[in-house]
Amino acid sequence: MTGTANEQARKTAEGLVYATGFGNEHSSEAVPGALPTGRNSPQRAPLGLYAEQLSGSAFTEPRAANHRSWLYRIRPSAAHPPFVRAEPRAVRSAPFTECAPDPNRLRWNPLPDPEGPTDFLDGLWTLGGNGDAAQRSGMAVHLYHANASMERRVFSNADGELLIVPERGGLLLRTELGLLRAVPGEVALIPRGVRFRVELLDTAPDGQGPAARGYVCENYGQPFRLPDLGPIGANGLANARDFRAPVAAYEDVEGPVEVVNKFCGNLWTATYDHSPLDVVAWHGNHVPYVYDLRCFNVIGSISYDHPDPSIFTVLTSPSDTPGLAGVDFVVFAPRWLVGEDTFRPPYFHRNVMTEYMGLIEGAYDAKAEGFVPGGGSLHNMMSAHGPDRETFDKASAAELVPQKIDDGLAFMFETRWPLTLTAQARDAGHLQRGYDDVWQGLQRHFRL
Ligand SMILES: O=C(O)Cc1cc(O)ccc1O
Ligand SMILES: [Fe+2]
Repeated sequence: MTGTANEQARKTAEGLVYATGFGNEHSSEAVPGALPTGRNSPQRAPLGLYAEQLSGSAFTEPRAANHRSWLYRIRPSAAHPPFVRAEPRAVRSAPFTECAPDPNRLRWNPLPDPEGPTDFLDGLWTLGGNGDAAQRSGMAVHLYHANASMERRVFSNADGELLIVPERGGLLLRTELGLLRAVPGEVALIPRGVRFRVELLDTAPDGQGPAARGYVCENYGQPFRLPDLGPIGANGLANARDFRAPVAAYEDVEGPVEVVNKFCGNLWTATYDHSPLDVVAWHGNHVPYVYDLRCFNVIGSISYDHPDPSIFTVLTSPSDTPGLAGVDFVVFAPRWLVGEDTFRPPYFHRNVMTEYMGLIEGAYDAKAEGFVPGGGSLHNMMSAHGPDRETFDKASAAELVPQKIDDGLAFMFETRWPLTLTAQARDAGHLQRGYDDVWQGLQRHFRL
């Protein structure tokens, strides 16, 4: 394996340079003059590069929904050998047919540490999902645990975009469009079809090599976008300028590199004779992002009542029905609670939408115990849930002084369709038995 890389591509996570803004038309060149001017596909692209368009939407989708980037690369992506089927390990895709959809409230502890050297791809573990990858609808919830960087292999997902939510350990994402660093508290969004390699940044607390753990929302549907703000106005929630896109960075590497491609639910593999992360310049809006959840501008009630959590939507994947998301990514970020005569934690509820929740750090205000960082809960369509007994008792008696909630960072993947588990999630040793008990002992207080 031989090769070179430009300065940005040689970087580790320190000192990375980014372009800013969500949905922008960015352009970047790692070598001056690599990006053609005035046209996308000149007769001969500069520096002997190949021009290639990568689209994430149909050519004819409305401008606001149109996603594509032009890549100027050392070899065209078309120059590759055939793909053959690969062992999926713990990755599953929609349609999810192994289990009957389960109306029970379910909760899991974190994934156990991986056994043996495991990179991000080998450590992907699917909890469940809905829709159909081949129909480009629905979503899947995956978790990952890894103790090794991907080496000489890259991943590309034809089935949808990947929203990566690190909970433990930082990640360096080397993508076709450049480098992103994502640490716990930040999220990374890899668009459909963009090839990338995941390297681990942090060492496990016990010094046993690097370690990383987190969550992935795979969105088969329309690409995530910022939600409309309606009466909130022109600013607020996740501000577009806080999203960071990479700048061009390429590796000019000859030698075997495995490309793993998830296509209609199956993994396929091919060994290229060069690295496909060889894009020297690009322009477009089909780009990866990183976003720090602590930049989220939290808006809430300053009078009474607990607003619905849609007010915490970071990104939404719309469907054909206005307001009905294929999946929303929602964050419960530090905020003040000031509601008067109000039960302040999340209320008891049954929703038509399905809620998978995870915890990045600390605690969540609806659950006193048992919902732990790296773990997750599933409240499927119409399942009754809300504060646990301890939280209800405490919040019903609390003195309603202004209160800062800043001891945790939780999130939710909220989806329009019920979520069906994989067999491994249903049978997992880390599934908590007796989750229902958190709502036992809620006393009857009714009196005439
Ligand atoms: O179930 C949950 O904890 C998520 C949630 C939070 C909230 O503030 C209101 C409704 C809701 O589903
Ligand atoms: Fe809920």
